[in-house]
Amino acid sequence: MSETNQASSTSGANGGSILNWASKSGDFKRQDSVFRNFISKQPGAEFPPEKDRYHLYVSYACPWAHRALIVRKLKGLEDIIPCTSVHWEMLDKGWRFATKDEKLPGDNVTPDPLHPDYTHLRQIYFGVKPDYNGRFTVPTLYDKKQNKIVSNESSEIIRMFYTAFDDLLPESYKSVDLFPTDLRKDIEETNEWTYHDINNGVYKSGFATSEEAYTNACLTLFKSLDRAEAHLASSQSSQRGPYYYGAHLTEADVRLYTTIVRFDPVYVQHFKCNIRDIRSGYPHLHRWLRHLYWDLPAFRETTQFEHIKKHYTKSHKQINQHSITPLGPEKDILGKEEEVSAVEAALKAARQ
Ligand SMILES: N[C@@H](CCC(=O)N[C@@H](CS)C(=O)NCC(=O)O)C(=O)O
Repeated sequence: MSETNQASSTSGANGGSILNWASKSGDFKRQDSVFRNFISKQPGAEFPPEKDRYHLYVSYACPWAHRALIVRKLKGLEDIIPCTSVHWEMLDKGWRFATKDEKLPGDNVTPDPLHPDYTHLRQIYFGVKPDYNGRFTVPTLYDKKQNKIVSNESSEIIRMFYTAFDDLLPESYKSVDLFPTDLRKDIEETNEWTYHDINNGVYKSGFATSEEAYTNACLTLFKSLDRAEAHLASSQSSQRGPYYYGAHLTEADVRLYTTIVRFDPVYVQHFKCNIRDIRSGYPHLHRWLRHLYWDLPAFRETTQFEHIKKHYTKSHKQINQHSITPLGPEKDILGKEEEVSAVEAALKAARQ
């Protein structure tokens, strides 16, 4: 297939429609990422750390890509690894690049600077591997020197960012350690259920095509949100906060944040995750979320609500046929000391 044909083909990789993600039983299945290489300082490594050699393709809408954007900023890698965000719209040909006339919020929402004739992300994948039959996902970490994709797995991309480029960084960024040795075991254990039940759990709830699959996913999701809330309640009450693991910002915060910040504006209604919302049902998660958003620029500046709301509601026609974006909630995120009126009233009553 020529690249132009590849960009215009409407069938997804592996033969089915690009929007068809559920299995026969109605359960949502996320495919494993295909490119799983690592940038490494080892002599002779295929992907050595070098300034301006790798390009990160993301979408501001996507929670998996959001992990990479946050860590890239926390580690001061913005000049070392340039980045392009696709447009929020993902239709039957997959993610597309913004045109030069489209002005969208957020840094680097532009046509592909490396391949100005490309219209869609899938062209990067086919340009690297013409017989590629996986999904065309963000984040994608691309090596422009070798025309190869290093990785399209966010959990591994962020771990590369933690240390691979440290020799090129000033001490202030080198010392940022999101995966400290003494917390590794705890973080891995938390990742396991946070990933399956929360990060991916919202998708399992939203893309289920049977009542049973939806009910199971949604109940599991809320059980795990309760668990995260209880964890934060104990760490915050013992004055160890404000992060998931006390005084130290870690990978656990990054991985939970990208789902929780999308929860009230999108997942509650679009993915039917509506047993409770964060702002009125989870006070400790709400406080933790707003601290990250309002006090840490790496979180706030990489959170682009217009991309988030429009992507989900206008791209998933199988869920929202007419692509109407709901107006609420009234604020995408509340101010640091602000509460919904019912919470405000309850707090006032408790103080009296
Ligand atoms: N396991 C991957 C998942 C990435 C992923 O599924 N990204 C979504 C956007 S939120 C995507 O690009 N989907 C396009 C598709 O599946 O066609 C990761 O964590 O990097």
